[in-house]
Amino acid sequence: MTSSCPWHSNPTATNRRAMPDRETLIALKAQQNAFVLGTRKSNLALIQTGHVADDLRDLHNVEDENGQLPAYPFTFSIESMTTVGDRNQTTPLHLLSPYSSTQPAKSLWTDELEARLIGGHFDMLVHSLKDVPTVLKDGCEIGCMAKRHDPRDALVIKEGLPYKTLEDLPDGSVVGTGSVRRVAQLKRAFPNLVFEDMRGNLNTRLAKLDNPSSPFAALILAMSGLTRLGMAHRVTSPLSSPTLMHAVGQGALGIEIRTDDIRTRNVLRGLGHWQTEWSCGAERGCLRVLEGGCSVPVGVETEVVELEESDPLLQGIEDPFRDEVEAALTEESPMLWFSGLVIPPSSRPSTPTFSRDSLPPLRKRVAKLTLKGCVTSTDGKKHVVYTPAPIIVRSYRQAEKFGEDCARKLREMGASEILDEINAIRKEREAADLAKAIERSRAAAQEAEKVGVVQGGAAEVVA
Ligand SMILES: NCc1[nH]cc(CCC(=O)O)c1CC(=O)O
Repeated sequence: MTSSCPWHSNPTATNRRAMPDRETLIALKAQQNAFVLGTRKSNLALIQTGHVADDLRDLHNVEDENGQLPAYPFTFSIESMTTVGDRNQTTPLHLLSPYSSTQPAKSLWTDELEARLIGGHFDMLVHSLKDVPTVLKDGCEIGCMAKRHDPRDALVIKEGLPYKTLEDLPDGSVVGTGSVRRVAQLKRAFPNLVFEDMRGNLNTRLAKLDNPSSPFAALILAMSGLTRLGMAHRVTSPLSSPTLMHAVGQGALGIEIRTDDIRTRNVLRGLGHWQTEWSCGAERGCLRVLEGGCSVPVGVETEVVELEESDPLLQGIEDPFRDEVEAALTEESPMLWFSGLVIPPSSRPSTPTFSRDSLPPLRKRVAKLTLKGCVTSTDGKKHVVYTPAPIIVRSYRQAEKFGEDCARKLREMGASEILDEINAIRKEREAADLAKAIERSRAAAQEAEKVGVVQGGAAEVVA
């Protein structure tokens, strides 16, 4: 990995002197216009982070009127690290992220990265938004979300099989996917098919699928991941409601920063895509109210369409937040609160800084927001869908609030019952798994003792 910081690229330097403390590290990088982007060590994560770094370079290192690049260009280097989720590719995800009512769910992919973000080693983290918990660690926030790709799931058929859709698959066909949400919704729509867990990175999964001796006839994967890895040609059919609603945040990237890091906040201005931010804000608001500490089978579909304040269409759409007065934006406001309001800078957006006297230029936006959400029981038997009428929103916060309201409505409609059941089953299963693990380690210890005895005996004979 290349890096502009000497102690990142020179391993012996780390041995000779102590790691600089957080403040020194941050100050040194600031002096050098250097930013370190952190991400997971998977193909997909590295490709995504590469795109973000390229976009940031394009945005900031622009030529002046004389065709000259800035004398001190910004550097955006990438460093990847293996996370708990990556290290363990075999354990089903629900066992890797045990039930907890206090810890945010699904932080498998982000915990270790966040620790190094807070510590000043990374300046921003590039995540698949889908993998980012809806509650972030104190001191961290999503600085922006990059433009979303196709958020849908997709069907991939085993090489050589003639099928195109789930409807085509013969009864009893085995379909691989690692996600509770996909299994729950698909079991409901296709009780004749068998859904089995499959983990591993995308390439491994495709190889397992295509292996003639594997039982799998098909896989369900995210369209965006396949596209980013150049595998879009493997998609035989995209899936959407009513068959399968996609995961919250699927297809979008979330860039996480330190809340107090004005330098990185500024450098991200102009990178976010406000329609993506408002859509995903609504989806994440909905999930946050539904999950309460564990990952749950929630599907969504969202659309944000910008309208003019004078658009006659506006009259026919519900406008629940019309009279709401929002708290003023300050330099401490979360970055996403500026989403859609901030006019994207035309060039060198990093030069002006946020200060109490000079907030970035703001513009009012009006958009039609459509959100549809569902919660499905693990066996697919109970399924609650809420499809409210579209509403008018004028900020990220309003979109988020609408998502939260939809979640409350879903809970009233029966989602709470489904979620309580899932939590109860999860706790039971974890207790059983724990008991099994204890039994296994006891058996292994006994086995080791036996081997030890035999070896000891043999050694005596030799002696
Ligand atoms: N948890 C796995 C994961 N996290 C992000 C993606 C890619 C899809 C995306 O960008 O949202 C995938 C793979 C998949 O679900 O098929």
